[in-house]
Amino acid sequence: MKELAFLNKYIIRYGFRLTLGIIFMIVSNIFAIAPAQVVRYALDLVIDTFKTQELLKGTAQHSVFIDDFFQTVLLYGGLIVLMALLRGVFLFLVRQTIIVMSRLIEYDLKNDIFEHYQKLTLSFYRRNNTGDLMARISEDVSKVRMYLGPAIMYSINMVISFILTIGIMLSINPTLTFWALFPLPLLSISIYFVNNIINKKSELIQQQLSSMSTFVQEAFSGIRVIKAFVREKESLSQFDENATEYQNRQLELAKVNSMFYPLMLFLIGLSTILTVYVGGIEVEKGTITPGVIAEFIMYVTLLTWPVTSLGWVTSIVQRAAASQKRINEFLNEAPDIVSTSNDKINIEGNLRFDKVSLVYPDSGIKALNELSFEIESGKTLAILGTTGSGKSTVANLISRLYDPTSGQILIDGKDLKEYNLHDIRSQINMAPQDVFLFSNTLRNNIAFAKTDASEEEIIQATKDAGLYENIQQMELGLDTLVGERGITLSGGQKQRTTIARAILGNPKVLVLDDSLSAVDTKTENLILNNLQRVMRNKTSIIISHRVSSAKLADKILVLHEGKIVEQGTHDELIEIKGHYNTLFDQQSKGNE
Ligand SMILES: Nc1ncnc2c1ncn2[C@@H]1O[C@H](COP(=O)(O)OP(=O)(O)OP(=O)(O)O)[C@@H](O)[C@H]1O
Repeated sequence: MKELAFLNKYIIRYGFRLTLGIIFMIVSNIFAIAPAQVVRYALDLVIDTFKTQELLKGTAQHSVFIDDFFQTVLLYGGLIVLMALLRGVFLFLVRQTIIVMSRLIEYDLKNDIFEHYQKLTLSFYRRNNTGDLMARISEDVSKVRMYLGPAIMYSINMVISFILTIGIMLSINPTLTFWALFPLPLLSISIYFVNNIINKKSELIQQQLSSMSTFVQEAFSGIRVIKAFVREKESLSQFDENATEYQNRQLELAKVNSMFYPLMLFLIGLSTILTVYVGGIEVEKGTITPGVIAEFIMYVTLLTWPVTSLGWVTSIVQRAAASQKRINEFLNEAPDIVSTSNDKINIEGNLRFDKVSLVYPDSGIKALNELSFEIESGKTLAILGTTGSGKSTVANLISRLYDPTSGQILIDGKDLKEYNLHDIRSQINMAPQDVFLFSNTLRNNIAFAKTDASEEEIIQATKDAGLYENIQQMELGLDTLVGERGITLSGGQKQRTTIARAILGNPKVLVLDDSLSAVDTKTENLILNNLQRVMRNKTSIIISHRVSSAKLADKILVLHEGKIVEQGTHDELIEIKGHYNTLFDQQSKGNE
């Protein structure tokens, strides 16, 4: 339960709405209870009138008496209708205050969680899967909202209606009150248990639904593989299995639900029977009038929902506490990469790695081992190496997506950690190896690096990235929608879009992580030549498997198992006849 205390700050933020809601709730309860007393007066009046009119029959006063009676009954009827209307108005206001409060808190909470998620480092995202992250920000927040809205609203309603209704009932007749309320705790307890069963079954349904969604999502995004390997039938039968399981779980829930209402009606019926029976005895004794029985039946009906809600609210609160615990787990997770400074500094782009090692925290793999190199502003560094040699790791470290386990990365002679994180990242742009495009237009994907970029700037970036001609052939040009993760583009087009995006940001340091692997050598040369112009006086780092991408660089590093095994210019490396030379020979032959 202490987990829910986290939400108090939000409740305090909207305290005014809550207070108003409580006041509206009290008023609406008064309008709900008062008609019962009017019914008692009306019913007693009917019984008295019936007796008196028998005596007056045949006399002149009889018709006057009957007219008076009808007028009074009409007045009572009007009063009941008026009070019901007023009750409705105040119930509307209760929902407008308390339920709206819960929606506002839900909105704030989702924003806070999302903001926090974005601060967390990549290792957090590797440890937790997307489904889990999504579930906490959507389903768990929804469960918490049930506590903030309905649960708080019905709890307040329960307390107010218990105090008012039971207070009046006791003041009229304690014995009848005891018997009328006798079955109600039973109702509360049974609803608590039934509700728990319903919740468990609903959770199983939810799990099945999410496994179905995952399956469907994967089937759609992998549709090319499914079609190519003619696996449509297997895919359908797997879906059918999933759907059958989902159906069975839904049917089980329907069974429990169908027991729920009869049980409720039985216990309410029992209360009514007891009220009539004990009430009858009391009337006979002369302690109450017959109108009181009708009044008490109305009170029992009024108390039914608060009593039912007691069980329901208890299980909502339990579920909300469990959900809030899961939310808090992530909210308490502190980002390990943070800014230590707020200063905004324009960097030159001189970069130095000083005995940098990195052990990935989640896999324990030592990706870099005391790596040292230097590159001056305005120069191009190429990094080549076997797969898994640590090339992308260098890129991740330069963008400060990870911090080195030991050693230092210096930019213009100052430790990378001493810069403001957002400021330094905005001056270092990377085209990552795993290309990611948003399901948006090409224009918006490119302008992601600079949202206020002009049309000319975007077009220039596409020209520099060798993408312009492709775009011109598209019917909608820059307004072409690229589909989910850029599915409608070719591999090379996707890569060049990410290069255009990185260039548009006008970075001081540009890192292209294997971004030229899917383009032909002619386009590769065009892009490399353009980069020399665009990146004049700035630093370029080109990570590649291809010698052709590296040969123009001012300095080439060859990595193997996280260490530099060769470094120098193209000519120097050819000269020493090592790995680079072998690679050059192999790739030249391949091209021939
Ligand atoms: N985020 C990560 N978490 C844990 N281990 C990682 C992570 N990224 C890479 N590794 C591991 O670190 C090592 C270096 O990987 P890296 O991606 O830097 O190699 P690479 O040279 O870029 O390889 P490739 O040429 O195949 O892209 C590999 O053994 C890899 O398994």
